[in-house]
Amino acid sequence: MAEPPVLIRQDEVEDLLHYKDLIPRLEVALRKFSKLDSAEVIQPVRTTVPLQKYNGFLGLMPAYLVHEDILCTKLVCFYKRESGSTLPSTQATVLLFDPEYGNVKAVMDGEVITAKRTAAVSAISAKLLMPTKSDVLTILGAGHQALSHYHVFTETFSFKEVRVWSRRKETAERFAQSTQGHVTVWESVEEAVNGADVIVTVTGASEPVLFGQWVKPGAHVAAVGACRPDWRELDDVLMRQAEVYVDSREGAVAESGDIILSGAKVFAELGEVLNGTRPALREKTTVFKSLGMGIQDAVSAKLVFEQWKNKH
Ligand SMILES: NC(=O)C1=CN([C@@H]2O[C@H](COP(=O)(O)OP(=O)(O)OC[C@H]3O[C@@H](n4cnc5c(N)ncnc54)[C@H](O)[C@@H]3O)[C@@H](O)[C@H]2O)C=CC1
Ligand SMILES: O=C([O-])C1=[NH+]CCC1
Repeated sequence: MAEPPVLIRQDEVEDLLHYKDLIPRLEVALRKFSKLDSAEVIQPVRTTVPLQKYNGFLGLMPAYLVHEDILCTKLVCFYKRESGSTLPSTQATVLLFDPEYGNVKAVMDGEVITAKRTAAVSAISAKLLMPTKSDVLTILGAGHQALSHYHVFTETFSFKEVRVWSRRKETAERFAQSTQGHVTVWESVEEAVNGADVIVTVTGASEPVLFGQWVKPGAHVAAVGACRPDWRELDDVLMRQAEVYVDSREGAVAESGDIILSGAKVFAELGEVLNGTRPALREKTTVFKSLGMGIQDAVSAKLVFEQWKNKH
């Protein structure tokens, strides 16, 4: 009989999962996913179950990486919350399986995995697509993803200025106080993004908050929120003037309101850029539309489990 699964708590995942280990593994997984022969990576577009009564969704995100023999699924609930709500907007659990026997080896917190792997993939997009000289980073939104993006972007790059905007100024102020480095708080999106080289959108918005007319030509936008076909963070002008990169084309055309409703064309997957089969148009205005992928959770879970076993 198989051993019962181990339970890995949120604080343990926080201690075990580091960007320096995670980023190279995510790059390998994205490369494999975007190879034309994708038998190595099996990842259906996530299944979403609407929770209409609660303005949310349950997402099921299975993935199997054949060569690494990683079988995993994340179960994630995400919600559209009213301003001032104290309820969480994302809750997640990750299950790591033994692919041969079929049992669950580990049940682990999925919130830290979601926060860190999403931010790490945005950092990969910025490494490939942001202007060579990037001094100003603006973060729109001040929640969990804002913080993980702040950490990985400031660890990985050397911005001279970091700005934050949130729909409630107090939240942006709290965010700025919680960070180690200096972050300036802005009251309007237009001012916050004026002259920014890199803009990260990590809001719960379902209508555009970032408009193309405000974005400096050549800037890079990592767009992380708006993960439903009828939700938006970016307006049509920005979507049509930018070269649009995605994590998964299949996911993007099924789930991204910014892409579907603007009619913007997807230029490339990040994995295609990493593989050298599509160019990184760094000199142009670029949008990386992130939706999140099961393979990103799978490589993160494997990493957490390996580190956990080393300690036990
Ligand atoms: N692409 C991906 O892989 C992932 C995307 N997400 C998405 O990222 C976004 C942020 O997630 P978290 O930081 O975990 O959420 P959070 O609830 O911790 O923070 C959300 C932030 O957005 C702001 N906000 C909420 N509604 C807004 C609106 N209508 N207009 C402007 N600002 C608004 C909030 O004030 C807060 O600052 C969500 O849309 C979530 O669904 C989350 C996980 C993974
Ligand atoms: O990939 C992910 O975990 C999510 N994408 C949108 C909400 C949660």
